[in-house]
Amino acid sequence: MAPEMPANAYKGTGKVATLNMGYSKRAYVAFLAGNGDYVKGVVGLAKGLRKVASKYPLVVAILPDVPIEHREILRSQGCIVREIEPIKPPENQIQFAMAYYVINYSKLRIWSFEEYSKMVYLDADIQVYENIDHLFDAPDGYFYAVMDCFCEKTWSHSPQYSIGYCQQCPHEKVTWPAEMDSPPSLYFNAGMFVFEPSRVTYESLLQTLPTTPPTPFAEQDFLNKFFQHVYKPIPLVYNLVLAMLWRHPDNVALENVKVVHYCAAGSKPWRYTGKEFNMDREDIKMLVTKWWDIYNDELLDFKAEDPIPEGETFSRPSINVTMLEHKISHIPAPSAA
Ligand SMILES: O=c1ccn([C@@H]2O[C@H](COP(=O)(O)OP(=O)(O)O)[C@@H](O)[C@H]2O)c(=O)[nH]1
Ligand SMILES: OC[C@H]1O[C@H](O[C@@H]2[C@@H](O)[C@H](O)[C@@H](O)[C@H](O)[C@@H]2O)[C@H](O)[C@@H](O)[C@H]1O
Ligand SMILES: [Mn+2]
Repeated sequence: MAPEMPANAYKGTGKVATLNMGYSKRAYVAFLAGNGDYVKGVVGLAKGLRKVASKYPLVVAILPDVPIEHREILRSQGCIVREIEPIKPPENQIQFAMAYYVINYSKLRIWSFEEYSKMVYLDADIQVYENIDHLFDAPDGYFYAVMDCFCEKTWSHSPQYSIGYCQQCPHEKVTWPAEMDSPPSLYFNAGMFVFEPSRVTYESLLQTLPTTPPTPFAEQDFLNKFFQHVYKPIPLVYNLVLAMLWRHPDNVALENVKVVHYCAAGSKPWRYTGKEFNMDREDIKMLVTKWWDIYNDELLDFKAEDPIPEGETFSRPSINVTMLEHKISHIPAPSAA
């Protein structure tokens, strides 16, 4: 049975059924696993949200394998650090599009953060260049995310890739052939989404997972199936999947983009060499430089006078980003990617 949002998770009022504890807190939430360099992505994200004067804190859901040094660095940047238990996909022989995607099912734990009424999930390889706090005001009862693109080689396993169909241009390149039934439902990129934590939804996700055969895009495929009837596409300015720049340039007005997702191969700014395919493009070089400008800007570091994010009290260690360079250089290669 395809996984799907249970009907009772959203009551008639469009409100999500939660064990309401009288909170209506909002927060951004990121996910961090392993002892490698993705922590730089989360630090960059925390500083980027500060630069655009977001009024909500950044919660970071971390797996137990994130070292204490990284946890302290995140706390010193004003993040609310919350350890979660890993979630493993069902036993399977599947070849994930990227081997490390196996850890991404653990993202599902964020639905248990029910002291928050609304959250915006952001991958660690995302940067926010304009304030997007207004997304929290989107009507309850839906799952908001940006539509993905099927044109990269990572999609070569899919029927849409084999016929050259992409939802980003449903009537241009190739229209969906009648003999192949209906085209796939609209499919979102799970690097950024607006959602409502809820005990009912969380338990349904965890109950459905073991009976859902894993597929190449791991939790992203699972979430697309689960939320397919409450998914609402939002404009790509909220999650520019970099491949759009060369796959669907007509769909992209870079000057309007608010959120950039560095998911194309070779585009992670903290690992950028410029050697991979398309990584020598001027727009890619500009976006990587923009990411580093924020990451290296000490004026954007969390300071004592900054308001303490809701939800956690902690001592402010003196660690800052420059110490991260030192710390990372002594840490063995990442465990996950
Ligand atoms: O070693 C790793 C690999 C991945 N991630 C987390 O898993 C997310 C998804 O991985 P990635 O963004 O690399 O996937 P992509 O968007 O490139 O497909 C990352 O953004 C991180 O939040 C992590 O914490 N450590
Ligand atoms: O675990 C599956 C991942 O799937 C997604 O990334 C993919 C997807 O966007 C493809 O369409 C692209 O071709 C590819 O480059 C990119 O890596 C999410 O960004 C990530 O957060 C995570 O859910
Ligand atoms: Mn990503």
